[in-house]
Amino acid sequence: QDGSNAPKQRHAYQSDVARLRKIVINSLYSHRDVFLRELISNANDALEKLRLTSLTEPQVLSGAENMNITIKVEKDEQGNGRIIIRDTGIGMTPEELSTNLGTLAKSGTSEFLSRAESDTTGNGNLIGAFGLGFYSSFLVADRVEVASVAAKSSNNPNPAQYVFSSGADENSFEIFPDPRGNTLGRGTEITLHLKPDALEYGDTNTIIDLVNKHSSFSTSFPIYLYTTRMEMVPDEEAQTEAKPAEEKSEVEEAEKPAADDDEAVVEDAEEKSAEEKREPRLKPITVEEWIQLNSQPPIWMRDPKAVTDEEYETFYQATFKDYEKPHAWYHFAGDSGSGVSFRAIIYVPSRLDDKYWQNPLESVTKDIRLMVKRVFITSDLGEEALPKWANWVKVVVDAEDLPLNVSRETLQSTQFLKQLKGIITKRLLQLLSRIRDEDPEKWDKVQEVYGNVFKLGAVEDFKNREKLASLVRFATNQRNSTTLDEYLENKKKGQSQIFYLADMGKSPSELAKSVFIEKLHARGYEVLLLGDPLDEVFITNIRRWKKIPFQDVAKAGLKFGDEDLSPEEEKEEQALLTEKYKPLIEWLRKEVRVKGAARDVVISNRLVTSSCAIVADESGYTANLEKLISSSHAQQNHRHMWEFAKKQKVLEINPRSPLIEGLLKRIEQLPEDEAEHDPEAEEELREVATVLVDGALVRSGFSVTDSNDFFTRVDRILRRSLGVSETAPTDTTVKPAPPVDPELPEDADAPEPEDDIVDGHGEISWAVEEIDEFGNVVQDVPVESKRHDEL
Ligand SMILES: Nc1ncnc2c1ncn2[C@@H]1O[C@H](COP(=O)(O)OP(=O)(O)OP(=O)(O)O)[C@@H](O)[C@H]1O
Repeated sequence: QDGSNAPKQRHAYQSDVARLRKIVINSLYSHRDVFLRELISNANDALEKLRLTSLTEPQVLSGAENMNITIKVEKDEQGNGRIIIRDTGIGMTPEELSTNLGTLAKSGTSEFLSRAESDTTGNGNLIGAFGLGFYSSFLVADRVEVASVAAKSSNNPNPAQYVFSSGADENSFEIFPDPRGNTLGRGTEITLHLKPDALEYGDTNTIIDLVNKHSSFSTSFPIYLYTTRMEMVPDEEAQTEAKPAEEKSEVEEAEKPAADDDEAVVEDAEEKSAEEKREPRLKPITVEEWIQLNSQPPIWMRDPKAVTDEEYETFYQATFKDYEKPHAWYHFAGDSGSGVSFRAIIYVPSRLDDKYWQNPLESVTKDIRLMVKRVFITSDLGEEALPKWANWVKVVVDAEDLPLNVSRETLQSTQFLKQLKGIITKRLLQLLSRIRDEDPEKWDKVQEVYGNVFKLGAVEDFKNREKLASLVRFATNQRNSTTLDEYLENKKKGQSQIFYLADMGKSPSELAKSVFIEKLHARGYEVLLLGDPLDEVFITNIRRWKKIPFQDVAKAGLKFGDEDLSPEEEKEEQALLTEKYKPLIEWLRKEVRVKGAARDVVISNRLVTSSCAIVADESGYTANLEKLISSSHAQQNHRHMWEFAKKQKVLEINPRSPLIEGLLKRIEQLPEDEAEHDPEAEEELREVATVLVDGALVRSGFSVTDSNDFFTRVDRILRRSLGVSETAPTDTTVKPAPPVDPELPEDADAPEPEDDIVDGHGEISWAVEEIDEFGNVVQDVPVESKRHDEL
């Protein structure tokens, strides 16, 4: 086809493309190398697409014989350099050239671009992580031409070759039929006209280095580079001229096709060596050759011992387009139960996708790259390809014996795929336990990212619960982190419970100060300190570890296991103490029931220094669960349960606390005779008791129902202890506002003074004077910062 006369169509770039190109050109100067990797990666994608399409539409393969990527560098007499990168992939129609290269389809692009535009670090990390793709060409080229022929298909039986052309400084691009006609057969050819300061990329050695560094793993299709080199060969003409006449005929003889019999050949060879001794004249010639740059077998086919860490890392980064290095990997070969042999590498990325915790149990798995005999088939293995908790793992797997033309539908029903799920999960768990046992430093890093994933996994994945739970770590009152197994190794003689304390959002050091672990800590018992909302969910699902039940130390039922007294004796002692404290217990019981703070009052066995605590019954909610539930919809749906469980609390009093003993004395001193009652003194006592109970609530992690009322009571008690009159009023008079005045100030129409104009967040800030209690001006405080202080 001759399209040389067809009009060129000029299109404006979509505005985001223009922005992206500008950022790329301005901020990535020192990362220019990336252009080649990006273009090779696009070429690989196009070839993979072609291969995949050919499984159902074989005619797409016509047009060009091989599937490969070729690179050629050229220099003209004026010193201008060009790089030409060609692939025989799926190609693009003129419409595709325009949409694919003239618009950005990525979601969140605009927001991302704004961030990148204000990124002043200059190291290009942000933009690098985004994936520049095709636009990175403009880092080294001031003009880029993309010629492309789409693969032949039933929809497009006669594809034509079109060109996309754009300059680095232009805000538009042109699309036109290639005046050369269909030179490609199929695929895409990108010509980069190198900028004068990027001519070094026009050197084959630079290209070889770049491909080795960034792209040797990015494709399983061969990458060829066109090379030329000088070679010295015998100068036949010169030799012919110099040779004596009789020798010349001998040479002619030797150049004849060899005779069939062996003798002739021997003779021939002898003649040649005689000639060589005469030191022939040499002349330089240019040898042109296509050399393959990625001739090594793919990394997963190699012996793991022969692959360096760096190779594993680069392979990962190139394959999964992650700018960060992975935390760990596992390279193995195996046979599936159904007799398919395969090789695989499993990678643990160094971070979780931002979206993971938004919907952690979504079952999308898009990073298992399945290949059959080195050929990429798909990375979409359907919904249940991995257990949900593990949907972040990145895997390449290459099967030997699957039929090459498996479609996605048939693939999902193959036995192999079902087995693959089990195989990957098992190996991943092996890899994780190995890091746990052998590399504490790396394990810390893995825990930072995946600690909560393991808890979630143990809850969700029943089959692997044991293994996942064995990966989980918690802080305790004795050490920063311990696994459940380590906890059991450290348990005391007779201890038959795993102690834990949970309070959402609290740090381990805060939890360690809780009243609930006073005694345990003082006696040297280890208590798991759980501050993450998932922790308690994990524990309540697991229930026991190695048959030992978990015990919430904020709940009834705690046992040390080394009690000096037998259960009967203990009961007896408890009964004696209860008898001794009976007046106080009964008096308090009335108080707490009236206030709804607790269901009962009992003598405590768990307190050492604190006077009292509120403990949840076995059927009640701990402070932590109460918080969790009150902030969720569960409360609405199970209102009665919630009300019931909320009330299942017990006030425990410490019989050894002087405060409790003092209170007992005061109660005992109350006159029995109605007539002698002193209502004022009793009210005072009641107030002390309520403050004590409310304090216990707060100390135990619950909240008081009416904090204002609580502080009014505290206030009264403080006054009493200071000897200040309880009734003396605080002067609460304030200066009233002036009378209503709808009149506008005189200069209301005048323009606003600059200073009063809204700041960047849309809030007005101005200066106010803050006056201390003696009436002195403290300093000028803008209203905004004052508001924060109040918070
Ligand atoms: N060599 C090629 N052959 C066929 N299509 C291509 C080729 N190069 C680019 N394209 C098309 O142009 C689109 C845009 O390419 P670009 O490199 O900008 O982004 P991407 O490859 O989609 O994403 P990224 O490179 O950031 O991962 C591609 O999605 C693809 O459809």
